Amino acid sequence: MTQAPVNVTVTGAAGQIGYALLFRIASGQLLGPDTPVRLRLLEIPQAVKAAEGTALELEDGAFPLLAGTDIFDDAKQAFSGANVALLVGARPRTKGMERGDLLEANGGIFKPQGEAINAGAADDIKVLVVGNPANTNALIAQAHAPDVPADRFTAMTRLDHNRALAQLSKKLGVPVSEIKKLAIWGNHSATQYPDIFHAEVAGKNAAEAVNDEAWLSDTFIPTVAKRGAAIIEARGASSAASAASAAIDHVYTWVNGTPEGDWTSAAVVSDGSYGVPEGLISSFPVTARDGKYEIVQGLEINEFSRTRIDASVQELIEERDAVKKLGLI
Ligand SMILES: NC(=O)c1ccc[n+]([C@@H]2O[C@H](COP(=O)([O-])OP(=O)(O)OC[C@H]3O[C@@H](n4cnc5c(N)ncnc54)[C@H](O)[C@@H]3O)[C@@H](O)[C@H]2O)c1
Ligand SMILES: O=C(O)C[C@H](O)C(=O)O
Repeated sequence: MTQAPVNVTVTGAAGQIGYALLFRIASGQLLGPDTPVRLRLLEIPQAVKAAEGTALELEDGAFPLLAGTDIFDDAKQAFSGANVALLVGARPRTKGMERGDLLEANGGIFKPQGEAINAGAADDIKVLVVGNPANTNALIAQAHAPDVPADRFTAMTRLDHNRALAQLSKKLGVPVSEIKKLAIWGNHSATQYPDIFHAEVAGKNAAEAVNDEAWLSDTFIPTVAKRGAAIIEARGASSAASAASAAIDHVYTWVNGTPEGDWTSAAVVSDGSYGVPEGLISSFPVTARDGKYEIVQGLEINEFSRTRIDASVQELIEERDAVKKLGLI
């Protein structure tokens, strides 16, 4: 190890995604093969023992890049000195819970975590929120970290992006590596809009290559947008390994950049681009350069896309207004 370890804080570390994520971070896939990491795991007190079990297994992995694992049940300690924070732990919706109850319960998690990041994270902190409702949880955390630049708070739509790549690859019979410039817009929810109008497949426009608007509206968009629910239905639990993989992709790209001639998708703080109200954390096509995500500018948005982007952004506005009413932002 030639450099000091990067502190990576992971919340919900004893959960399903945590179990799939931690070993990949320890093996160097989050930040690259030359960057040592120190894991700082945050769990609720009842799950600390399970997190300790995972820490024993991490030790048994003898990962050359893993400088150590510490476990906390206190957010202030867990985020102290954090360079990267993966906010995975969240309150899932349970039977009889209204949307407002869910937002309120998550406010109780993401408000103190935002405060803890504000109080003690490293100056270069990068935050990815995975726990649902991810965009609005990120907004809550960001609102309570006034000293941290707002653009350091992001939410995950990379899983949706990867799902869209996979569906398009199957439809056109081309490897995913040949598909560029796909985009997910809006909320990480069933209203999200996977957009292929600017995508390129082996250098050709993807929408033209598909040439099937019925497939686009009746198969592709709903398959991608409802994939989370399909996985819950099939495995009796929400996606975990694919979600962990997307979280790795999101942070790796943020730190190491997007390849020339391509972009990816991430929910980032809107600067008002494409009519998305400033300050909302919404998914956009983004590039990453020098450790910063930037919204791709100047894309022409056709009527088909406009309606769908607006619908998803409207849902984000409603979530923002609901948490405002609850006094969470
Ligand atoms: N954005 C996405 O694409 C995406 C994809 C899949 C899942 N998710 C979401 O990710 C979240 C985690 O999923 P999972 O399958 O790992 O759930 P899980 O229930 O298996 O694990 C969640 C863990 O979070 C912990 N936790 C709860 N409150 C906490 C707190 N205040 N501090 C620290 N830890 C806390 C729990 O003890 C639990 O161990 C869920 O909200 C899920 O809906 C998001
Ligand atoms: O947990 C969920 O509701 C679904 C999850 O966000 C997913 O996209 O797989």
